[in-house]
Amino acid sequence: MATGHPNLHSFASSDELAAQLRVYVLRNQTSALARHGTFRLAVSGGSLPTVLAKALLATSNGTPEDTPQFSKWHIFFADERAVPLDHEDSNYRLLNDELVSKIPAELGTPVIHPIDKNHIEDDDPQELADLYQEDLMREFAAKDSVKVPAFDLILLGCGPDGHTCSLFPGHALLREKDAWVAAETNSPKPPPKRITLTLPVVTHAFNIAFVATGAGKKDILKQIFDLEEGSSLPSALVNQGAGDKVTWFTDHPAVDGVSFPRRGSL
Ligand SMILES: O=C1O[C@H](COP(=O)(O)O)[C@@H](O)[C@H](O)[C@H]1O
Repeated sequence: MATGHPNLHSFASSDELAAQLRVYVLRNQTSALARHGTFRLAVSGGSLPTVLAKALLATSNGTPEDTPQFSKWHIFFADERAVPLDHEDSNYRLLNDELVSKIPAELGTPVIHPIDKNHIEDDDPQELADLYQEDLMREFAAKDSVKVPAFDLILLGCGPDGHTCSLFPGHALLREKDAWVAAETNSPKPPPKRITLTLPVVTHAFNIAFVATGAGKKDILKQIFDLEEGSSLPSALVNQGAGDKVTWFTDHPAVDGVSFPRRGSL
């Protein structure tokens, strides 16, 4: 059961947002390393990898709290498109191009867990979802005997229709209770075949952050934070399911008209 309300922050510039996202991610790194010696996070595609790269590739002030220890990171995908990893629609490729390939050698190399279509023979996203669930079971269940994996952090985007991961408004996948990873075969946003973490996995994470910027997100953020109107939108369901474990990183144009943003730092 969720407690508290999500935290909604709005920043005056992309530089400020990136600086605060860095503080937030590295705070989560510190807690995760203290808990179990690794930092297990899941990331989305879309606009997120570019912002994340800006946050994490900035120069460190040299303190342990401000230094990404990438060799202890396990990076998973919140969702993926059923395309080869080198395809222009691949979230893996996007993250690699924006962030992973640019990490300086002295900061170490993260372990990446791709949702890898190259390992299946036909075009069946369910097979891909099953394979990824097995990967998660190896990583989480074997070590921690858990029924639902607890990522240390999940970084999400929010589409202009309120979708997050590849969980779209009104789709049956929003009611999935058992599977950790699911297949979407009819996404309203191309490409149609996708793989996604399910809501119970997303809301079970230690912490969850959304990054949503620009005036194009303003109408949907108004709905998401207006509980009556937006209550069944996928991003709103994350808010409802995870409460104060959720932090939104937005800019001023995205929250114009939203009633309770906190300005500035965390
Ligand atoms: O299709 C997708 O879109 C969402 C939102 O993208 P954004 O560009 O509006 O931030 C993204 O979070 C998801 O990973 C991706 O597959």
